[in-house]
Amino acid sequence: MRILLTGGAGYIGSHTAVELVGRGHQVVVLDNLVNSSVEAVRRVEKITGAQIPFVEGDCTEHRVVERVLVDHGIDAVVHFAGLKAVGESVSQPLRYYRNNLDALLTLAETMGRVGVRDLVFSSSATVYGDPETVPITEGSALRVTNPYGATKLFGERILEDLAASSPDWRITVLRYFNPVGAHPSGLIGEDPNDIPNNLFPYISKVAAGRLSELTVFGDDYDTPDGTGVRDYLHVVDLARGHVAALDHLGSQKGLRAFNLGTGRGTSVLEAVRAFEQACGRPIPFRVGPRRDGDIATCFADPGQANRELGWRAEHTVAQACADAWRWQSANPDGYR
Ligand SMILES: NC(=O)c1ccc[n+]([C@@H]2O[C@H](COP(=O)([O-])OP(=O)(O)OC[C@H]3O[C@@H](n4cnc5c(N)ncnc54)[C@H](O)[C@@H]3O)[C@@H](O)[C@H]2O)c1
Ligand SMILES: O=c1ccn([C@@H]2O[C@H](COP(=O)(O)OP(=O)(O)O[C@H]3O[C@H](CO)[C@@H](O)[C@H](O)[C@H]3O)[C@@H](O)[C@H]2O)c(=O)[nH]1
Repeated sequence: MRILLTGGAGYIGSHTAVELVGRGHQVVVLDNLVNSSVEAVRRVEKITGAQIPFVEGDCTEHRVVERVLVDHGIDAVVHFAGLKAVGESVSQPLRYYRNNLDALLTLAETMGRVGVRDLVFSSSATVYGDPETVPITEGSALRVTNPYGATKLFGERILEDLAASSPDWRITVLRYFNPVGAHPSGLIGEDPNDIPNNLFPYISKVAAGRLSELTVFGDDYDTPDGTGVRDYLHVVDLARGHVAALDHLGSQKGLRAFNLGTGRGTSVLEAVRAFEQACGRPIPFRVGPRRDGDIATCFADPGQANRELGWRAEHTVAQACADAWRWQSANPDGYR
């Protein structure tokens, strides 16, 4: 298939491009580079030996999207493009709603007009908010606690209505848990612009001596060691989940949502220890107050993706730490 990856220069999109090319698909990347570098696409070419057409452009522009879909004879789209920082979405809600919803609406309208109706959408475990029970199944209640999460929940609702409007649409919503790690080549990985908000990129910078210490956001949660528990999923496993979702799309009717996670929870302190093992040096940390909006525990029941997509996460957190460290060590300034 010829697959358009919107946001394909980003962290998850670049890893997915590698896996799709490895499975014999052709990929085209559309990205406005607001949070990424074209160097990521060049590195994907280096890993795969394939040429990846790259279009610098915005998903909120009908003409741009239409030209890419038509000129490249696209069969299916994976829609990664979006802004993703929770804290920033609280201080800049309109920018988040405008970008994430406008991009989805423009993409879906244009796809409908030119007759491309197979779509995979990047959603997030954030749509479950603070879950009543874990592990979280796809049937768990949906509720959100910040504007970023709302853009994902509204995106899912828009796509449900679209799928219900015509049987021609085949749409898969993938709810990612916590993607971490990097490609084992060390050539591509997560490249946050600023001081990282997320745990793994922060630990990587501390390990590299770029930041002095980690602050553990609270050790008084109702968890085995008091620190927050999350479902950390190796980004290569996550990327393969997209390959599985696209393979499944042909036999699918309407919209389906799947959790992509490992089903295992890891605490902040366990993650710190695993990273110390991987990099062979101590990660200095101190315990600080809880971060606003954080929850104690979040991990997936990935059973539906295991059964229906034939997908399961294969890497351990230890492997994710080793790969993240290889990427960080070889690229201390990311793609810059
Ligand atoms: N990384 C996570 O923890 C996580 C978790 C759950 C869901 N997601 C979702 O997965 C998707 C990919 O995330 P990521 O971690 O790779 O983020 P990323 O920021 O690395 O990649 C997103 C890409 O989209 C591009 N982009 C943003 N707005 C655009 C627009 N209007 N037009 C064209 N390109 C645009 C950015 O330049 C970037 O390259 C996002 O939708 C994100 O919300 C990420
Ligand atoms: O400097 C830090 C950063 C994080 N944490 C803790 O580490 C855990 C993981 O935090 P983080 O990596 O920021 O992930 P989440 O808060 O779980 O949120 C991520 O994962 C969600 C589920 O996929 C997505 O919706 C969000 O966009 C994404 O930021 C939490 O317990 C945090 O309190 C720290 O203790 N110190």
